[in-house]
Amino acid sequence: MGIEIKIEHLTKSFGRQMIWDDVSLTLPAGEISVMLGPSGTGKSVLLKTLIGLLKPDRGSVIIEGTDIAGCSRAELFEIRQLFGVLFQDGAMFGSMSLYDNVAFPLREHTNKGETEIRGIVMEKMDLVGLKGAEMKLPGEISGGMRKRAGLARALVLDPEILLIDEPDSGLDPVRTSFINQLFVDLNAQIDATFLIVTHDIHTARTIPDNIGLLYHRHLAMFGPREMLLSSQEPVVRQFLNAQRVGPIGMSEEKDADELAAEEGHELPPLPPIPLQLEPSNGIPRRSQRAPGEWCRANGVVPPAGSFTDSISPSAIGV
Ligand SMILES: Nc1ncnc2c1ncn2[C@@H]1O[C@H](COP(=O)(O)OP(=O)(O)OP(=O)(O)O)[C@@H](O)[C@H]1O
Repeated sequence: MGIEIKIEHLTKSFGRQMIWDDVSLTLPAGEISVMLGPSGTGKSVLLKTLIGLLKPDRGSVIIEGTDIAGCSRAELFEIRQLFGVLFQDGAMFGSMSLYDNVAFPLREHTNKGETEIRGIVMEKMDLVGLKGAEMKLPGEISGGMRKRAGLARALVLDPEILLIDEPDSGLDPVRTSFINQLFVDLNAQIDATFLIVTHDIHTARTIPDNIGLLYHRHLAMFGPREMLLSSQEPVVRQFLNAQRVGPIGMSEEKDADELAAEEGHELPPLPPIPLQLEPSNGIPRRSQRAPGEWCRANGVVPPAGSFTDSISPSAIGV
């Protein structure tokens, strides 16, 4: 049931530009984790490092006992078979039909015959709601459909780990809700370990088991959803509640004058923690915990009104 990814002391820079330093976290097997952070904090760089497309300066990424950061090319090739990746734009080949795009990894990485490939492609296209659109070209469909086609392609090799980069970029709120429900349903069905990079606060508050926040060249916090949604840590609190008051400014960090101007400003109370999105068939996720379980176990009083009902995005000001 999914595979754990253990990230230890990971550091990455490009020339003299430090992206992040000493990042350590464990993505629990079979759970959904979301990574947040202001633009340019290196979320996509992290995804690329996890799959071995970028090499860190220091640190390790341990998957099933192998360190991605230091393994041989042959080992990396093996480990990559465990991954499915959904890039921001779906990364479709423009001149190929959706069918051929989705079939591509099977034709490249397996010896399966066309009959078997057809069965798998049709099953995955059905799973993402694209049955009937097989012969369309990527340019003929909407952004949401392209993302779903990218997801079908990411699924054909039955990944144990799914890395998803900004699935909601360019999608309207309704399409975003549909794709989020699809992730939760898929997670329940295939038990893979999911890491989703997003800017969408509503997604981050309702989908994951765990949330991480990259800020100012380090990992500010990573842990269970309830831990971050009840956190009073200024950066976490500001980002997860989409507030202007706090250390994060327009150009990442506020300067001393901006912070001084905020002194004495009372912070609004933390909004209620919403219920987690459940699989649409009503069967709980394998990693599902009772609402409020983390808060109770850790003696944290959740914000008033938490876990009563699904909270609408407007209730948290997004
Ligand atoms: N191959 C590369 N060579 C040099 N610099 C790079 C490379 N890839 C990324 N960067 C730099 O790393 C920084 C982080 O980029 P990244 O795309 O990971 O940010 P992000 O947090 O995903 O941003 P956004 O939320 O806007 O998508 C940026 O300053 C970017 O220019």
